[in-house]
Formats: sequence, C-alpha cells, structure tokens
Amino acid sequence: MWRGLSDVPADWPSCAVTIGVFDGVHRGHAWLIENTLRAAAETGLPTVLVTFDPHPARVLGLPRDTSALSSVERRAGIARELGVDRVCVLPFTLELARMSPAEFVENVLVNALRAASVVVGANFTFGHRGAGDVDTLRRLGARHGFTTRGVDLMPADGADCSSTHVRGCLQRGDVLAATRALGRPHEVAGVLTNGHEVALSEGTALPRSGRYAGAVSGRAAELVVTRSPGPDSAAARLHCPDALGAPGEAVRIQFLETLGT
Ligand SMILES: Cc1cc2nc3c(=O)[nH]c(=O)nc-3n(C[C@H](O)[C@H](O)[C@H](O)COP(=O)(O)O)c2cc1C
Ligand SMILES: Nc1ncnc2c1ncn2[C@@H]1O[C@H](COP(=O)(O)OP(=O)(O)OP(=O)(O)O)[C@@H](O)[C@H]1O
Repeated sequence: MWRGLSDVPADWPSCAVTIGVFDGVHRGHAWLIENTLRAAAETGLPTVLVTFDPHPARVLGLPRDTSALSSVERRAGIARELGVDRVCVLPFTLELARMSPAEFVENVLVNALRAASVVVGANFTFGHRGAGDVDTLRRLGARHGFTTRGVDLMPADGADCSSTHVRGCLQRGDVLAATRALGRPHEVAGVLTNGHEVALSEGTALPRSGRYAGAVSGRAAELVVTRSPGPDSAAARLHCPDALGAPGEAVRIQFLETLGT
C-alpha cells in the first residue's frame, strides 16, 4: 500500500487506474475493479486503485453519514484480493480538496502514476467543488494521452449499489440487505475490553441498536448493539452475552442476521 504519492517508485510503469473512496468495497466497487483489470489486461499494464483517507465528506464537513464500513487497510486488502496490484491512499486534506480537476489529473494521474487508462463509475466526481466528472477525464485524457472508461452503476435491491446504501441498510438494522450489497457480511474490527464488550475505532459503522446473530473471529455469537442517545456512531457499543476471550484480544465481528431491533 502506498501512503501518498511520495511512496510511488520513480520507475513505476504506466498503468490502469481506478479512483474513489471504496468504503466497504461493495459489489459495485468489485464490478468497477473487474472493469479496471480488464482494461489493464488488454494492454498488459498493472492496476492501481487510488483512494482517499479520511472520507472527503468528513474533511469538507458535509452533512453526510461517513461512518466507516471498513478501515483503509481492509479496503486495500479486499482490493488486493480482487486482483488490484497497488493501492495508493491519498491523505484527503483541504489542500487536496482545493485542487482543480486539471491539477489533480496532472499531479496525480499523469505525473505520479503515469496512467494510460482511467476507469471510474459513471457518477464519479473529483476536483474542487466536485467540478470534474467522466467527461472532464475524457477531455483531459485526450490531452495527456490516457483513455477513460465510465462504468455503468451496478444496482442493489433496486437502488444504486453504494456505500451510502449499505450505511442505510445498517441504520435500518437490515444486515441481510447490507450483505447483499457488500457481497459478504458487514465486518468490523475491535478489541475486547472485557470478556463481553468490544471497543471499536471511532466512526465505525454499526447496525442500529438490537440483537444480531453473528460471528466473532469465526465463532458463532449473539451480538447486542446499544447506542447512547445521539447520532454519533462512536457512541455505539457492542456487547456479547457469551464470553469471547481475554481482554486486549483483537477480534473480527461479522453481522449475519437480525434477531430483533
Ligand atoms: C482533488 C479533489 C478535490 C475535491 N474537492 C472537492 C470539493 O471541493 N468539494 C466536494 O464536495 N468534493 C470534493 N472532492 C470529492 C469528490 O467530489 C468525490 O466525492 C471524491 O473524489 C470521491 O469520489 P467518489 O465519491 O465517487 O468515491 C474532491 C476530490 C478530489 C480528488
Ligand atoms: N454501483 C456502482 N457500480 C459501479 N461503480 C460504482 C458504483 N458505486 C460507486 N462506483 C464507483 O466506485 C468508485 C468509488 O466510489 P465511492 O467510493 O464514491 O462509492 P459509493 O458507493 O458511491 O460511495 P458513497 O455512497 O459514499 O458516495 C467511483 O469511481 C464510483 O463512481
């Protein structure tokens, strides 16, 4: 995983690039990655997935739920499993947010990554005030010598499959709908604070308060989510009636079925 453009080796060859937040790496993202791999295979190039951390909407203070479906490490891990060669995590700062679409293309796609092919979803926007889109990429690509593909959006349950859709499923406590959109159960990582309680990173996306059937590091367990008053997901708590292990132990928790909310 490259953390920033300074990690890109000077002799990195030209490549196919896909761009976005990719939180949760849902089925729509997997479809986009498949298209990127196909574009790369046609020309025998490696693939790079460019992602942003923290979530742009959080940095820009937009009134959106940006609770994390996955850590950036897990996002990168899933992308690698799907066949992506390198993941480049760009720290999303206010300085980056002020870059125009043309500056982003020149600095990131052309000069640092040597993109020969750029593949994004049809709804992708980038650059200051989100002013750039697929057509902008096409225009700039013609000038800089890369091709652009805008991939049709994959649906999920009649809506566009999106990280926002998955967060909505979790907020309703519908973990099966979240599984359908993600292509796998929603998973969070935490640390046992005692035999029964799990501490999670601030901003981790959890399903709404209720009881769920799940798995803790592969072991079936009942999971109880309780939420202190207020919308802040950091205030959510995860509790398991069965003893799970020793305090300090790192655990992976999957939500499989809703038992009652
Ligand atoms: C260089 C750059 C500047 C951006 N500036 C803004 C901005 O000023 N306002 C905004 O709402 N989003 C901005 N964004 C966020 C994008 O519009 C978009 O949400 C982000 O690239 C993630 O794309 P995705 O939502 O399709 O994954 C910027 C993105 C990039 C790459
Ligand atoms: N359903 C989809 N099918 C194909 N491509 C998609 C789909 N959803 C998003 N993409 C593309 O995946 C990349 C990453 O997008 P992004 O992380 O914004 O996903 P998202 O699910 O739309 O997130 P959010 O709901 O938070 O806006 C972008 O290029 C985007 O256009």
